[in-house]
Amino acid sequence: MSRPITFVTGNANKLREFQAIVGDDSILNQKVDLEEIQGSIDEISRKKAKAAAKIINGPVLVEDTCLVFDALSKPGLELPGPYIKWFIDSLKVEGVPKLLAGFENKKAQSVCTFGYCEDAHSEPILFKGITEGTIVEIPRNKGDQVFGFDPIFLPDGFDQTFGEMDKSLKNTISHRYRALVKVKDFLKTRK
Ligand SMILES: O=c1nc[nH]c2c1ncn2[C@H]1C[C@H](O)[C@@H](COP(=O)(O)OP(=O)(O)OP(=O)(O)O)O1
Ligand SMILES: [Mg+2]
Repeated sequence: MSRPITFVTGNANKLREFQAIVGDDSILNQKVDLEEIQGSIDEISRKKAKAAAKIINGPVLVEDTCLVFDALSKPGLELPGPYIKWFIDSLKVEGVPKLLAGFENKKAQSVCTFGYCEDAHSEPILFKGITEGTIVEIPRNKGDQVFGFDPIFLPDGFDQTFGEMDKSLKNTISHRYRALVKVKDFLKTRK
């Protein structure tokens, strides 16, 4: 039997979606606000996974979610990208679409990167999931439980934002779902 894995996140919404998608109750959870160095999307996830493995002293999963606006990005420089958390913090979600006010191109990608790390001395393994969409000018959400940028992200092929659609639908098309398909395959090989 391999050592149990701990999913380390300070975000209760992430944990809820993780559990709904993975449905594996052998995976533990610990709420730790990890120090997040900045850098490229992959670099952040690698460092986050190593930091978590050091604290937990055992196998960990961490996750980092980025929101990339085509109009603001170029290859290797994704914006707001990993900084989306701080833009939401500062502008509130309704202020974020204003970043694109001067641009016709409203295309965006939600990018989820899981990092698995066996222990503080191992190289982390990354699993990525991307959902393509556009940013709507006015937030649209069902109810008053708001998760991050869900109210402004309209996934391609749908007429509801992530915030409007049923969680059960979001969890079959989201960045997190797509990354977790790869994580689940990996976990099968580990058992
Ligand atoms: O499915 C999502 N739908 C909408 N918004 C989302 C989603 N997933 C993360 N988010 C938000 C939360 C945070 O404002 C930022 C990611 O920042 P990020 O560092 O990955 O998350 P966090 O600091 O809240 O939790 P953690 O302790 O796992 O780092 O995007
Ligand atoms: Mg974080």
